[in-house]
Amino acid sequence: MSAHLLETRGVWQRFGGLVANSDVSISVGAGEIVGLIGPNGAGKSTLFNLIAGVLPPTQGSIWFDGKDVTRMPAAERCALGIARTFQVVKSFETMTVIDNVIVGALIRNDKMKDARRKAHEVLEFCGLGPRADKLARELIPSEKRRLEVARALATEPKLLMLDECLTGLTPLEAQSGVALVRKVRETGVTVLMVEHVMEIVMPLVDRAIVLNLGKKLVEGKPADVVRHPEVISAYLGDRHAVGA
Ligand SMILES: Nc1ncnc2c1ncn2[C@@H]1O[C@H](COP(=O)(O)OP(=O)(O)OP(=O)(O)O)[C@@H](O)[C@H]1O
Repeated sequence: MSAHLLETRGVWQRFGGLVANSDVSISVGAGEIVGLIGPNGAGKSTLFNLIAGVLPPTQGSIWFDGKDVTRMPAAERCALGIARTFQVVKSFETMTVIDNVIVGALIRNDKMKDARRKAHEVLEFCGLGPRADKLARELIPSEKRRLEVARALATEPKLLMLDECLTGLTPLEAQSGVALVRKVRETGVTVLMVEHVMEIVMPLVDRAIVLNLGKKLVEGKPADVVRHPEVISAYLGDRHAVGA
């Protein structure tokens, strides 16, 4: 295995004339929690989609667990150990909570009995055990976010990619979401998360990577990143940058 679990090397994504990702090289080490942050339209979701295999990059390559996955379909990447949640919750609303999670668990378990056992285990882990037999649509928004995480974890990933899973939650719900992400990492799963709410994400991550206008602006320890003049400028405008 390479030193990094995930690497993007000089990745570009163009949509017609619009450059959503411009020469983006990032790496995520096994066992890290890494935050991908940046203002609206910075290219975070696009990079997520490229890593998950929703679409291939216009240029550049993506490496996971020592393999070039640049042209690999999403389902194969999932089998290799990449799982993601979506910004807009994608659970099957008319299915039960447990059945939603079984869909993920079937990737590693041929027998329904084993998939069901795995799904129950993951639901307990995510604090949704008592909701197993409810319909997904009956869950409150914070539980739906947890269900997204449960569905992804049921695929037994090496890398869990969380797309704004803490956004829009009450402070208390966000805190328990943070605790869940920490618990996930304790099980040996690496986490790459896109998040808007800096106060929540910065204390949680080992490293933050900042995108702006499609380019990687800065990466480093959260405390250094938040003080970086270019980051302050990207979020708040030039007049707030140190020395401006
Ligand atoms: N499929 C697409 N076709 C055309 N343009 C796209 C497509 N997907 C994204 N874009 C554009 O690429 C740019 C980057 O978008 P992206 O969604 O990756 O940013 P983001 O950092 O995730 O933003 P947000 O925080 O608002 O979700 C934006 O200008 C967006 O309009």
